[in-house]
Amino acid sequence: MRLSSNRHTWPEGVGRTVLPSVDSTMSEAARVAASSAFPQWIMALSQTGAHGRRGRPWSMPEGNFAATLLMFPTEPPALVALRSFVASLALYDAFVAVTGRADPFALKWPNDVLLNGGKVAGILLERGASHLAIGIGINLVEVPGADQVEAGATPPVSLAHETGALIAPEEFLDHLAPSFAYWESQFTTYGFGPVREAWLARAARLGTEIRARTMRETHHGIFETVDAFGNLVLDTRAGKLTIPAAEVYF
Ligand SMILES: O=C(O)CCCC[C@@H]1SC[C@@H]2NC(=O)N[C@@H]21
Repeated sequence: MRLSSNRHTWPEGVGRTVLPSVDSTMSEAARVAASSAFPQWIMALSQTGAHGRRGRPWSMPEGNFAATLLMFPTEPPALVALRSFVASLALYDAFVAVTGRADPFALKWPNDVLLNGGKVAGILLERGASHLAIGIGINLVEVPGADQVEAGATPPVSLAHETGALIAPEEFLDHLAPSFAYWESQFTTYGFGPVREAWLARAARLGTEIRARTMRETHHGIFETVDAFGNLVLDTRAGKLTIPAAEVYF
């Protein structure tokens, strides 16, 4: 089995739209989904009302990457949610292809990509009645201002600043879409197993002490693994904890 994708051809049957400006590519995906049933990447060069996870605003300085993959998966909801791992691996491979380096990149549970320990990309999954929207924001050239970053959050970094790589968003999408198609085919053919293994091989802070903040409490423990359902498994003083959703702090 290949462990990473290196193809560079746009996936067959997947559409591509590049908008000069939009409120949010997530909102655009929801609008498009009402009258369409085929997968497509919706990219915007500027967003006026972008949002991140937990409804947080997502700032998008010019030159950064913003796109949403609109797709129509048919699996049960719990499996659909595992697409965040597919997207993380696709991002990782695209970064490696663009920079020629794997060592500075790592994946942070549940769905961020780190570069030299800082957050370079975030992923947001939203589901509609029949569609899944996978939103991806990447700090290609700029980072959000300090006032936009939550206290204690992983500090944002940009690809350009950390690696010197300068790439236009449209060109990055030409790497990302084939990478996503590769990991998507692994997922739909073999299930979560190979995706989980590949994700764990690239995981940040595996085996080390981390903090996971859920809606109700904060848990401290050793990041033991991600289970077969995508949950974070923490080894705490009180025993093993399986956490489906949380913010992780290092
Ligand atoms: O880390 C996060 O909180 C996820 C950030 C996701 C941001 C992207 S940018 C493209 C798409 N459009 C949005 O409004 N949000 C996502």
